[in-house]
Amino acid sequence: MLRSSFKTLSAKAAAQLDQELMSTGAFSIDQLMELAGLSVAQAIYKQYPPKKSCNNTVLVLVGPGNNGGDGLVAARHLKLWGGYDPILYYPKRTKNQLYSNLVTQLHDLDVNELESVEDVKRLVSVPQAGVDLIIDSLFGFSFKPPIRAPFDELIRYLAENHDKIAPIVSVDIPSGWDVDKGPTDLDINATMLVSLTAPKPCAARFVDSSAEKIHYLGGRFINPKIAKKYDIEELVDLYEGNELIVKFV
Ligand SMILES: NC(=O)C1=CN([C@@H]2O[C@H](COP(=O)(O)OP(=O)(O)OC[C@H]3O[C@@H](n4cnc5c(N)ncnc54)[C@H](O)[C@@H]3O)[C@@H](O)[C@H]2O)[C@@H](O)CC1
Ligand SMILES: [K+]
Repeated sequence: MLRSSFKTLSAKAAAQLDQELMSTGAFSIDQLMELAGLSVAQAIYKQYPPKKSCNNTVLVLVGPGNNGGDGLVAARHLKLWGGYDPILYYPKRTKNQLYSNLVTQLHDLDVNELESVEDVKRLVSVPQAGVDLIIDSLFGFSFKPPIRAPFDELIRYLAENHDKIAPIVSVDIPSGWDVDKGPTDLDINATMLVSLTAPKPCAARFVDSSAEKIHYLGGRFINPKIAKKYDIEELVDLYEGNELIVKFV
């Protein structure tokens, strides 16, 4: 599949598909999130395998919705597989059993949390010893710009310091971008994007912005009927064998 020619799902279609999976499709959100987060962790392992020369500290920026949940799941798998040392920044907790369960699972694995955006700034700015990779699981297909507090300061910091900090892997959408239109004036400059189910229109802007951008597809849970209905059969067909991810090259 050519890296810049792929089917996309608009923000509206992605939300509709998500609802359909969880209503007539009879999936639970826990199931979908587990598969989505697992594919994010697999894409990270494939692209950034743990190195012997560093701690492989992965800062996981967790947003208030399901995109944040994907990041929590990915953090658990990376920690369980060994080699990575995830640390969370989760400033706006969703009061819901699903999220508190995901956090408990991470605490049981001794995954620590940062308390404030100042802590984030301090950690990411330490050369070598700080953070080796950042997972941006702040916002996904339900984000509508402009960005509001408390995330505005964080996104602005990432945008203004992208050349000094570790590579950013964005889950589904580069946070701060308009899902359908692409970059806004606050661009965190992600290096890698893991699109879930199908790339959103902004993914085309992402890969077109530089030949260096890395793009994966994950979230392998779409049955042929739904794929046909949403005209994404060619994406579903890209997965090989038992793979949960595909890299666009
Ligand atoms: N079908 C799929 O592909 C699946 C997608 N999942 C994930 O779910 C995501 C979508 O999750 P949600 O619909 O919960 O939404 P998001 O996680 O995209 O974000 C919604 C949250 O962001 C807040 N928000 C929106 N605009 C904001 C702004 N301008 N400033 C500050 N806060 C803002 C909202 O108040 C809400 O709390 C996807 O992108 C994907 O990562 C998976 O978890 C499950 C299956
Ligand atoms: K994101």
